[in-house]
Amino acid sequence: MHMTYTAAVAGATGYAGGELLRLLLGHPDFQIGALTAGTSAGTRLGEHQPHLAPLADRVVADTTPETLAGHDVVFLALPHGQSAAIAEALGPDTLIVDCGADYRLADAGVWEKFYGSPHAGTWPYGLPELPGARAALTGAKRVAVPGCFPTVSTLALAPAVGAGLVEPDVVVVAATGTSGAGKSLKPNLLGSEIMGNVAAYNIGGVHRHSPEIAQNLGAVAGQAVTVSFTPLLVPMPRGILATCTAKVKPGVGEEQLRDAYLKAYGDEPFVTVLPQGQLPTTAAVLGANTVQIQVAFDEAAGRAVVVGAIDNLTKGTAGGALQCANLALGLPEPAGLSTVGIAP
Ligand SMILES: NC(=O)C1=CN([C@@H]2O[C@H](COP(=O)(O)OP(=O)(O)OC[C@H]3O[C@@H](n4cnc5c(N)ncnc54)[C@H](OP(=O)(O)O)[C@@H]3O)[C@@H](O)[C@H]2O)C=CC1
Ligand SMILES: CC(=O)N[C@@H](CCC(=O)OP(=O)(O)O)C(=O)O
Repeated sequence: MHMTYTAAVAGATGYAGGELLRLLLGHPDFQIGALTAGTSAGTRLGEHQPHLAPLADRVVADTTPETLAGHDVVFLALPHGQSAAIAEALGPDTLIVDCGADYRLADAGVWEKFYGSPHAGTWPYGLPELPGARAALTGAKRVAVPGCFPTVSTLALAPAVGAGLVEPDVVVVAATGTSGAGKSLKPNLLGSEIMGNVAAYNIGGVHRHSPEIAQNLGAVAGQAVTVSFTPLLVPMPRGILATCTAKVKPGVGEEQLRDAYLKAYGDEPFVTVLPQGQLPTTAAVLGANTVQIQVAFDEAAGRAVVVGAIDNLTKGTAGGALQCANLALGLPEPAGLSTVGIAP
């Protein structure tokens, strides 16, 4: 008999919630239950997510344990800091997949330094492509979905770092579309500020995703990895293009690097190491749960150069969340997830 799971989405009016719902509408094993938000409660979802026609007339509820109770899966797409109270109230038997940051970091001191609030705890980290992650996610009842920059940066660097081909000291410069910042209006995201402009932000190692990337790569390397991360804001709604580099160890060249990537990702449904000469683009992964990767060796600089592209809302948030929910529930990992982008 075909089993259908009920899924609630908290933060249904936001960007991450909207992408979750788009994907859930195409998933064969989920029925969409409660849709909740904050100040939008009481309004129709169609006012906030005009692209989700089948749900247009659904009324958004308040985000409370009562409205979220009784579902098999609760996806949280809320601002940071709200997950703990909900998780406690829902109890241990509900699968909770948190798109926010609350449970991503293992080190409470690092959390407090970067987020300025008490550490809620640590849940299984939702990046199935990392060594050992699938086992931890299979049957899990709690999942911390990675940040969007950490998803692409970690996957771009993990094979080189994990195989010990590069020094444990990496540089990531990543351009992101504006939807990464969420729907709320911010001065640097006003149309006239963002159009026709590219700007760096959070420079100097202060971005909250720096320690998350370092945590992931440190686990892969089995030693501390230093990460210098600089984000750039570019005038497009979605997508991240990350350029990641690290000095190679003596004797390492293009062939070894490429082999490590093909070995790590050859069987991965959602990570594509592109043929030589082809470069990742954000357009090619738009709406897809795909990470595109290209790796090269800069001989003069002695550095591995890895370029990765994702859609921040798909593999970078909602697609990654659904991939983990599939694993947690014992469904086929790729169910409801596409590798087909939208181009041009
Ligand atoms: N955008 C991205 O690329 C990524 C986002 N994430 C994470 O996903 C989460 C959601 O982000 P995003 O969708 O971008 O944010 P948005 O600002 O677009 O949406 C936030 C959602 O949360 C709701 N909300 C806000 N405050 C409250 C509250 N006090 N109580 C209940 N609901 C509330 C909003 O409802 P209302 O309409 O009522 O305001 C809205 O539905 C964040 O934790 C973010 O860090 C993770 C990775 C990438
Ligand atoms: C453009 C933009 O502002 N992007 C966000 C991406 C963060 C994100 O969405 O991830 P979290 O879940 O960790 O908040 C930023 O740089 O903070």
